[in-house]
Amino acid sequence: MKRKLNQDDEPPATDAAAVAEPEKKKEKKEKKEKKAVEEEKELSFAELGLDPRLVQAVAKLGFEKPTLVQRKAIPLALKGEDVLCKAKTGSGKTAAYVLPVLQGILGRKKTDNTPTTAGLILVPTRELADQVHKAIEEFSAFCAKDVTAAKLTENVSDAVQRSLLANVPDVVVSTPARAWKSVDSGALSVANLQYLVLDEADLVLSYGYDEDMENLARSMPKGVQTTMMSATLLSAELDTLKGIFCRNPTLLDLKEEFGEEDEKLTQYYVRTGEDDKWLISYLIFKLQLIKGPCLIFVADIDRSYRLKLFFEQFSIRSCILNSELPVNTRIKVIEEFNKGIYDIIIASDERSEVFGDEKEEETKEEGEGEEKKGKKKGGRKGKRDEEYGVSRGIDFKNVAAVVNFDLPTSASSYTHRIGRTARAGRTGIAMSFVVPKELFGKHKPTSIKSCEKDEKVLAKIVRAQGKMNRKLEPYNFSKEQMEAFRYRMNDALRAVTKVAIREARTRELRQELLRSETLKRYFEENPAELSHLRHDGELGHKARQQAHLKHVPDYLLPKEAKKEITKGSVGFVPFKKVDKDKKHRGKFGAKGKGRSFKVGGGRKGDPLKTFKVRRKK
Ligand SMILES: Nc1ncnc2c1ncn2[C@@H]1O[C@H](COP(=O)(O)OP(=O)(O)OP(=O)(O)O)[C@@H](O)[C@H]1O
Repeated sequence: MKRKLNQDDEPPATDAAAVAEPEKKKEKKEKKEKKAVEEEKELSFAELGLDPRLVQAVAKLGFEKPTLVQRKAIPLALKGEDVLCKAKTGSGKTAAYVLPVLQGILGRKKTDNTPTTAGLILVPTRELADQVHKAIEEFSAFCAKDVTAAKLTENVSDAVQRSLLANVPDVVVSTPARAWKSVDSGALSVANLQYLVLDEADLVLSYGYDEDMENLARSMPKGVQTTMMSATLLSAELDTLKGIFCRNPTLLDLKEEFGEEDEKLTQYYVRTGEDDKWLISYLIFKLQLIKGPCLIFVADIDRSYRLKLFFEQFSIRSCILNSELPVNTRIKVIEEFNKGIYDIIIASDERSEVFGDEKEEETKEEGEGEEKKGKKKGGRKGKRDEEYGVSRGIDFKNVAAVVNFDLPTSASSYTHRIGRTARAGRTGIAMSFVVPKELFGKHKPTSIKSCEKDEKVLAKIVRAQGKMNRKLEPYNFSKEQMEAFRYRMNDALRAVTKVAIREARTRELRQELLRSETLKRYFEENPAELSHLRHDGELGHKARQQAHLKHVPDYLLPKEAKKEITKGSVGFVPFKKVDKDKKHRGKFGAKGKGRSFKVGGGRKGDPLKTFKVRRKK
């Protein structure tokens, strides 16, 4: 009995040891895992197993180390696995899928030089096709004779496209519709395809390309290695895509790693009346409270012209991007913005316009599981470009801020819009105007239907961002200080009439026609038409120009802002603290240069603060 008792007494010691042992093991395992993660973070492009020529090319582009998605996706793709990857916007997905495709082609060419199209990259928009094609050229700069690429989305005739394909490019970049058209006509052969990539995979489906995709899938040989990328893949879309293309894909959901670089993106929302949006925008851009390249999103094309003309009243320069403009113009606008020629792009993100309500998408985001109905081509509005998209995939360089002048109608659209800033580890801000329910419809001239549910959409956005460890903070402008500028805003708004907007819209299109290479010959043969087009609308109704609005009189400037402007550090928005020396320099040392897109800085000189910015606790 005693012995038994002793035995009973002893167990605590044994228990403690038994508990300590797995604890230790767990600790050891965690340490090991942490070490592996740290080591993985230090991997170089060469260590991922890439061809030296590709490593040389990324080095030339200034990529020092692979990003998370590149570290994870490239080795899997090189092993020949299908990959389904969800990673945040601006995280470097393009290189993650292009480099393995190029590597595969280089590998094959060592033993087999038969001309064949081995890689097909499908993207939802022409702008994106252009960008991906450029990326391929850059990544293959040191093996250009071994890799040829063609894009099929240019505004060129079928004949030109046929001749492009007759050269049997190694890689083809295309929208699904164009790709299928070329396969169907026999111009493109996918019989020997080895690599298929779907970029912005969910959008590829929701743009109504599913039929084209199914057709393409049927024409391809079995066993094509498939990579799918997006920042917002939803489960139903994943299932559809898996069903169409993948054998047994490895799912890389890199969302848990969100937050690693997220403090670099600061998100604000401003509750504002419909007319105050215009007032605040005028203040922000005239006083250059946000400095650096900026993207402003509005709900529709008319509104983008309205805002542009409104800004012109104050001599604030901006340019327009929308689906109505010819694709070459759109590409030019993006290029010029990236070169620093424009600082403000006003984009109308017309996905909802083109396809109707985004409600289905919203429902799915809420996890209610409603199947998305296929949006067939017949359902699209004809006039505009179906292969257009601003908020998706386009790599606008160094965007300091994204302003949602009109809130998008879905949380996923918000994610993609704000993904145009704070890319590749840079800083950026997103500022969104939200019209509270009680203020909706209160200022008829500036009211717009899409903002009726702003508050509901905001709640969804907050939830969706929360899942990515991100948060939006409220930002309030001082009413009192804004009032001094109100009459100027009203003056400007009055000058921008509906007729002036229509005139601006047609003027822009007319200019494009005049510049059109395709019509050059026609105009040479019909000079009278050219003259008509040139002078048509010359006496039209341009927005009335009001000289007194071009400058902000001294007496209107708040003391601090006045100081900022005279200092030559105009309107810097130092939302974050940095040391004093860096205060007026761009992150990349752009002292004195116009494009200091650093948006971090000390609070002290914050001109927004001088407008008595109040952040709710
Ligand atoms: N390893 C790297 N080091 C430095 N910069 C990089 C690296 N990889 C990509 N970049 C740069 O980061 C930017 C964003 O890359 P990319 O366009 O591929 O992002 P993305 O994930 O496809 O974004 P989106 O979801 O918006 O399409 C580009 O300017 C690219 O040149």
